[in-house]
Formats: sequence, structure tokens, C-alpha cells
Amino acid sequence: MGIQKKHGKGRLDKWYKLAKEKGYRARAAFKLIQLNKKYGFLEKSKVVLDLCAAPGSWCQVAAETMPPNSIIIGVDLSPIKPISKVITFQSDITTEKCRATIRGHLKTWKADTVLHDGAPNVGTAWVQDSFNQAALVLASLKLATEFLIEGGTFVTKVFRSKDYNPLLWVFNQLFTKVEATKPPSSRNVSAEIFVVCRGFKAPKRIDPRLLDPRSVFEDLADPTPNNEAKVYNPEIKKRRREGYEEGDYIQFKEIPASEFIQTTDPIDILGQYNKLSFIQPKNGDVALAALDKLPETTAEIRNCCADLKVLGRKEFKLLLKWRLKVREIFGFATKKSAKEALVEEVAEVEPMDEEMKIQEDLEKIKERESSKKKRERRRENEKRAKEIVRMQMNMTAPMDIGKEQDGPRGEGEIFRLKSVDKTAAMARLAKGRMAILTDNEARTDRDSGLGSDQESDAESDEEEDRLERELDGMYDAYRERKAESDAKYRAKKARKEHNDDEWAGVSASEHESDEEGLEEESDDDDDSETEEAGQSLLKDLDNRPEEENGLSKRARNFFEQDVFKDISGLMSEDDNEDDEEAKAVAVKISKKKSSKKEAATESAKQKADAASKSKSKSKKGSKQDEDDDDFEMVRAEEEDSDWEEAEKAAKKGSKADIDIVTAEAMTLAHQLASGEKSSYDVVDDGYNKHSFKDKHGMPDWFLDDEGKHDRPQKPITKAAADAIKEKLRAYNARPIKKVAEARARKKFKQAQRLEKLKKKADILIQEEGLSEKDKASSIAKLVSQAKGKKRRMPIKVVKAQGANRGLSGRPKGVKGRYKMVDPRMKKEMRAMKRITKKKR
Ligand SMILES: C[S@@+](CC[C@H](N)C(=O)[O-])C[C@H]1O[C@@H](n2cnc3c(N)ncnc32)[C@H](O)[C@@H]1O
Repeated sequence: MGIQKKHGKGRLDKWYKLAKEKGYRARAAFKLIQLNKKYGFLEKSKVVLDLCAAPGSWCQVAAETMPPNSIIIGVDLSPIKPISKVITFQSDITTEKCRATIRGHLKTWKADTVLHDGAPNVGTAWVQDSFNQAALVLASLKLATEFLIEGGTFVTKVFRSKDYNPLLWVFNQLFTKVEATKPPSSRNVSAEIFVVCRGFKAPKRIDPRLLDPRSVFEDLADPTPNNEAKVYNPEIKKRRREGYEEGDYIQFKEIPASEFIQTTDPIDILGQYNKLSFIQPKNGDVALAALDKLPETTAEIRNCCADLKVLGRKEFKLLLKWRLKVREIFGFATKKSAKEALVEEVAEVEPMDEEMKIQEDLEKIKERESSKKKRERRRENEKRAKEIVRMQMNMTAPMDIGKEQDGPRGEGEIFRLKSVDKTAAMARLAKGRMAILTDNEARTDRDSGLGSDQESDAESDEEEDRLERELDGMYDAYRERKAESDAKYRAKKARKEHNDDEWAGVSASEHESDEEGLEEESDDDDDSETEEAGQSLLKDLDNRPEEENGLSKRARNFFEQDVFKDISGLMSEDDNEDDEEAKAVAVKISKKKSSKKEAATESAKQKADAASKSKSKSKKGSKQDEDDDDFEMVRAEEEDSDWEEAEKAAKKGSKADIDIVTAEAMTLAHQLASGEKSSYDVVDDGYNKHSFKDKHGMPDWFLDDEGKHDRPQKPITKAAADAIKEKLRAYNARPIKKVAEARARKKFKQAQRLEKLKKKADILIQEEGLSEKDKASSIAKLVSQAKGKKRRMPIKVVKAQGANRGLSGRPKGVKGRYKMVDPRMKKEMRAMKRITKKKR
């Protein structure tokens, strides 16, 4: 290889450095090392021919790897510095001379492996490079077919191009196994790939077309050229290194302008020629003379014709227009005349009457208006989408976006459902979306004088609704598909269905309903009608009270855990007595339930004891219990029902279910327990930017996507994170269900066996005829029987062959009991058997 400059640091990669370190002349050495590691052809070869070998790193590798006294011949266009044990010479592998020189060196020998890593001088056009490479591969294959031994290996480099498949086809004709591979040291950016062809078939006669580039890389005919593209985007001229086409030896081409007028493909002329000439030929051209005299052939046109290669789009258009005009004058067929003919054909159609014309005009204006509106709406939507993106990137505050984004407390309050409802607009809304028209809309309709474009609006609305419905449907289907395959997603969905989402402070809806309640209280009695309407619109389908002490359901469940039971200050001060009482009762009931459960699992006697103990405990526990006798009586109803169901119901209420599983919750628990935070702080934290989000009317897919990221980041402490980790570790340390079950089964069987043993031992002891010693020995026997026999490992038979021959001691890789055997032993054994037989 000629001295190749290393361009850019990318080339000086680890293989380059490693090659330097190991003394290889090129990093390419590792390609051969890796190929040989995979296919192992060098170790088996005695003669190797390395085509395109300079600077000689492949020869170095071959010399290292092949058996001693092997023959290695390297050839290249460039000189190769001498390498010990390698014959090198300088030649072009595509020439006869090279072939003869190789023959001279090999004499009658045949090569076991032919290597080819040739690369022609690359750097011109890619197509040309790859073709040259493919042609070089074919030349090397030609040499390989001459010098390879039957069953030999041919390793070659190929570029992945359109010539790759034809090459593979040829290889497959000549070799039994053909595999393409890219060794790790070959750069990913490089299109080179190595093909290892094994098992040369060595056919007696090879069809010369198989090794002829012209037939192997036969090109398909070019598709119809796009002349127009050629005119407006002329190709950047490349030097024709391969020479010019037959009969096309000049670069400057000229054509009479009259031919441009007469041709049916003017664009082709504009693309191919340099000049449209007005010079008369020797035998004269009447059309050209007439053209020259025409007033349409202006000075500008003449200038344009003088050098077509410098023209731009505008000038080309000018020339084409000129051609059309002249064709008309000369009476050639033009598109216009064709059109006129058409017009003449329909000329007899009656003219439209006045009214229809007005109607049509109106229709047109209507269309224009509606498309304008649509455009405006689209622009508006785009603007809004952009603003939302900007807000998500914290570039703007929500107030900037528009009235709808102001939220329930901002200027956009008019859009709140509550107020809509109070003005009794809900009924009107329910009747139909077009019932309410804003002043503005009405005015525009009146102004336009077109009746209204409600129809088109309604149409587009319907269209939008339909699209939205389709989108929703698709989103639902997507969720279902996901739920089928994603267990996590299913769990999340189930959590959502139980209203058990993560607590993100006081939610907007909760807060709103809270406010609602307050407002409703302050409303006059006169407003009772609107109040009712308000209730119907904002009605919560969940009958359970949404809030308790200003906390969300999830938060309330969280604080109802046993951990927080004794912490004072958790509940807000305005907790009334009723609440406390209810809580005390709840605690008592839960205690009762747990005692009931215990009782059910124990024996009947234990049941009674446990029940009485728990009762007495609870009585001692607090005075309140005694006061709550009435309540207990009411609850006594439940005692009749199945306690399991009650337990389930209690779990559904997610009291027993609650567990601190996140580091955020643990942090909060720590902070509350240590008094670092109070319930006020927790409620206060709930008032954040995420709390006041009007999610009403938003599509599910949008809310789902928003919900993933749009939540407050709650701080966590190291201690809390450690505690959660510890907890998880404990969870993970538990055996899985199957193992636990197997262990339990084993234990159970053991207990059964022990029981049997005891019974048998009892019988033995009571046996009168036996001495004490006999009894003891038979019991010991029983015990050992019950234990079960210890299975002995079978003896492994090891042949004293190969590495084990004459080995004293344990052979490698053999565990447990073993026995060494050899052929002599076999013979001796047989002889012994014979002798004993004879003796008998
Ligand atoms: C990538 S280098 C070969 C590197 C070589 N395998 C090594 O390990 O050192 C490609 C070589 O192919 C040679 N080459 C290209 N065309 C050739 C031809 N027609 N005849 C002989 N060698 C050629 C170039 O001179 C260049 O040295």
C-alpha cells in the first residue's frame, strides 16, 4: 500500500495504536487475525498467496501464524519492505505478468489460501470506487481459481455496493461455503466487508463470463432521463476519466434555433446544448431565416440563445414562451390551440342565468370565508400549542397563554362550569352547542350578509368531533393493547380505578368543590334553583366524602395508618368531637376485627379466650369504649355476616392496605413524626402550581401523558431512602411462594414420619417379650430407616488415556468417587474370568 496518510484522529484508533505496539505495519493486521480466529484457515495452510499485500501486515500475521517452513508470497503495486520468511514482489495483480511471476515462485505448488485485501486508489466518486474495488476482487478471484488447491480458502475484501450481490453469486458458484463478515477492527463507517470462501470446488473448466466484470456487473438500462430536472438543476460536471461516448467528442454544442421551435422536446435541447444559433447553414434554412426576422425574436431572446449554460429559470421560461408564440405564428400545434378547440366544442352550452350566477358567486364567497376561518383557527391552535410548549419548558407562566389558561381564579373564570351553571346556561348548552352565540360571532354573521357560515362551522365542528372521537377510540384501543402486555400498566390502571393515585397535594377539583361548598353556603335562598343546577353539574359520583380535614382521599388514608395514630397535631384544630369519636370507634372496630380474625384461626377454646381478652383489653384501653356501647351494638350486625367479607371490605377501604413504600412518603412520615412538619405544612404544600389545573374536557391521552411528568417533585431525605431500601431488602429476602410451599411440604412429611415412628416405638416399648437392649436396637433401626438411606454417588469410570495416561492421583475435572481403567486392565480382567471358568 502506498503510504497512506492518516486523516483525522478517527483513524488513529485503538487498533492503530495496538498495531504500532505489536510491530505490525498496518492496523489491517487485526482484520486478518480476527478473521483467522473465526475460521482458522492460516494454521492449516502451508502455502499462502497474499494479493495486494503492501505494506505487508497480513504477510506478517501469516508468517507468525502458519506452520514453520510455509510459503508466503506477497504482491502489490507498491513495494513491500522485506519480511522474513515471505517472498514479495511488485506487480499489478490484473496483469499477465503478475500471474506469470506467481507461477514462477509457486512452480507446481498450489496455494492453500489466497488472501486479497486490495483497495484501488479511492477518493473519486463512490460509485466508481466501489466498481473498481469489485473489478479488483474479480481479478484476484481469477488468480485464486488458477492457484488455489481443491478445498482451499479465498479471503477477500468487498465493498457493500450494488456489485456486492453479483460477486457473492460468483463466489457461490466456485466455493462450497461462502460467508460475509465484518471483523471488529474494521471501522463501522467503512463500507468494506470481508468474504471468506471455503472449499474451492476446483472445476475443470470455468465459464470465462464468471470472471468477466462486463458480464458479472452488467448494468440495467437507465430509466427515462428527467430532462426538465437537468435544465433547472444542471448536473455538476464531472471529468470523464473513462473518455467520451461514441460520436460525442465535443464539449460545446450548437443547434439551429429553428430546431428548438420545431422539436417536441424543447427541454432536452435546453439541457444538452450550449447555443441556439441563428446563423444560416450552407444550404439555407427558410424557417431559421423567418425566425430571425420575427419581431418576437427580441434582442433579449438572442442574448439568451447565445449561451444556454448561463441561463437561469427566468430566462428558460422566456425562451419556452417565445417558442410557443413562434409555433403559433408558424401554425404548429400548441396546447393553447388544443384548448381553444375544446372551448369551441362547449361554446353552444347555454349561458348561465343571472340568479344562478349570483348564487355561484355567493357560494364562492362563502367558501373563501370558511377557508379563511379555518386558517385562522388553525393558526390560533398552532399558536396555543406553541405557548403550551413554551410553558412546559418554563419559558412562560400559565397566565401568558390565554384566558382559558388563567384557571378558575383568574380572568378566565367565566369559563368555569360552576358559573356557567349558575347562569342556567347548562340547559342551553345541553340543547346544542350552536345555541349560544357570542356577540362577536353574531355580529360577524350579520356583517357578512351571507346568512351565516354556521353550516360550514357546524360541518367542520362535526368533522373535528368525529376526529376527536376517532382519536379517543384509538387511544382506548392502544391502552387496552398496552394493558394486555404490560403488568405495570395494569397495576397503575387498577390504582386509578380505586382512586388510589399518588397524592399530589390538594387537587384542583377537590379544592374547587371545597370552595363550592363554601360559596353555596353563602348563597341566598333565592339562588336555590341555580344551586341545584350547580349540584347537578358538579356532582361527585363517589358517595364517600372526598375530604376529611382538608386532605385528599389518599392523604387521609395515609394519615390513618397506625404509625400516625398517637401523633398529636396531625389533624387540623377544627376537628370536631364527632370526628375524634368516629376515629376512636374506627380504631376500636379495626382492633375488634383483628381479634376476630385471630379467633377464627385458633381452636374454638382459644377463640373464646382471645375474644374475651381483646374485649377486656379494649375495655381497659380507654374510657371512650364504654361510652360507645350504642355504636357497638349497631356494628354488631356485621358480626352475623361473614367476617372474611368484612375484612375484604375493610381492605377495600384501604386502611389495612396502606404501607409506606416510597421514599417521599417515608420522608414525610419522618418529618411528621419528628415534628419537623405539621398537618398545616402538608396542606400548605398541597397548594402548588399543580393543584389548580382545570382538567375538565381534556382528552384522556393528554391527561395520561401530562400525568407522567407534571407532578410536584417532593424532597426525600437520605434516612428515608435508606429506610425504604432496608424495607425492600427485607421484602426481597423472603423466599418466593413456591420455595416456601416446598419447605412447608417437606416439614409436614417429616412430622408425619415422626408421628409414625413414635407410634411404632410406643408399641415396641410396650412389648413384653423383648429385652431392653433389643428394644433399643430396634428403635434405633426404625430411626435410621425413617431418616432414609443416604444415596451414594456412583463410581465414575475414567479412561487412563490421553492426559490421564500414567496419572497418579485424581484426574482433572473429576469429582467424587472414580476408578481409573485402561485396556490392560480390561485384558487382565477377562483373563482372570477365563482362568476361574477353567478351574471350575
Ligand atoms: C488496504 S491495502 C492492503 C493492506 C495489506 N493487506 C496489509 O495488511 O498491509 C490495499 C493495497 O492494494 C493495493 N492495490 C490496489 N490495486 C492493486 C492492483 N491492481 N494490483 C496490486 N495491488 C493493488 C494498493 O497498492 C494497496 O497497497
